[in-house]
Amino acid sequence: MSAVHVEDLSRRFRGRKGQEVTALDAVSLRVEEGEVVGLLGPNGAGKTTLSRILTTLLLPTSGSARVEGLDVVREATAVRERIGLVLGGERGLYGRLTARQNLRYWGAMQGLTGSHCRTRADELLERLGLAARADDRVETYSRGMVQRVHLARALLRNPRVLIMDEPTSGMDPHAAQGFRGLVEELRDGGSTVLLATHDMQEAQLLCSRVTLIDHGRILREGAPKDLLTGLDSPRTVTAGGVSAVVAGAVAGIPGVAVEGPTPEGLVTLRVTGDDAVSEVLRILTAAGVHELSVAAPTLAEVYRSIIEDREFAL
Ligand SMILES: Nc1ncnc2c1ncn2[C@@H]1O[C@H](COP(=O)(O)OP(=O)(O)OP(=O)(O)O)[C@@H](O)[C@H]1O
Repeated sequence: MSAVHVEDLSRRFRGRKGQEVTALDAVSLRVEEGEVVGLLGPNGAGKTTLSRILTTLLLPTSGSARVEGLDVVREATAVRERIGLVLGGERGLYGRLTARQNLRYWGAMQGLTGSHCRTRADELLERLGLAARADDRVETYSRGMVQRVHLARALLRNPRVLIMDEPTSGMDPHAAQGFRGLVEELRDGGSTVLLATHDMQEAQLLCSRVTLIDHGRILREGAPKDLLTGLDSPRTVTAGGVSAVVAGAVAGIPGVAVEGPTPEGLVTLRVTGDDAVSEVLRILTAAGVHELSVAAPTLAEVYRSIIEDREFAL
């Protein structure tokens, strides 16, 4: 049994002008127990809609979704006990309450009672490094601290599955790194995580598999490294000490886009295809250029090329 099993799930909305908007279009995916899977897509791709359906906040139009084998529509109460939603940004917390008050409030809303609720809130404040500021209002917290309160809220009932919707959006890089460390700890402790993000680097760092989604449809899925090798995305060649004549010669090779040379002779080339890479390296080395590096495409580049291909296909 998969921790999350989504099959042919669709959700349509009525748009402002009465037109139909398809937020999810026959989406199927599985997340196995203990996996961290990334749901990657640009704004409006359908990530939040899927997160809301899985956490029983929204009904699907058709198809099914199960969490730990339980149907999110027919067994919604049992699903809620097993799943935690980690939101990003300002949604879902009371800024005028302290972290401790927020957690006790949300604990009570989730059915935790009396002393159990208080003890659980205290444990989480300690575990997530919030104890020293637990009695300050959340509105005085940094973005990274707010995010830890979000995570604490999601962990109140010790759920086995966590859905994270853009959890690091708006964080500075240091805070985002700290938050990712917490996700790694959860993963190492056996939690299952579906992480909706548009941050490719984050997905590459945390996820064993990623699913690319756009316009409500799954475009591709696989391990980040397989997505990187499965496509003919451009590689980046940087070279120093390149004359304008040599830069002009490599620019003439099909599949090569050139930036530069800068006044210092630095060029950056985006090269698509193995043959083009070999030809570029041959010309540059023959011209005596030795300051050379070739970088594989990043997940961000792969993602961009998939999304662009799709735009052209539409
Ligand atoms: N309540 C709603 N009423 C009408 N349309 C909606 C509603 N909720 C979402 N949509 C539309 O469904 C599509 C998918 O939205 P969704 O919020 O799931 O995307 P997302 O991938 O989470 O994007 P973002 O990163 O911007 O939150 C968008 O076109 C959006 O405008």
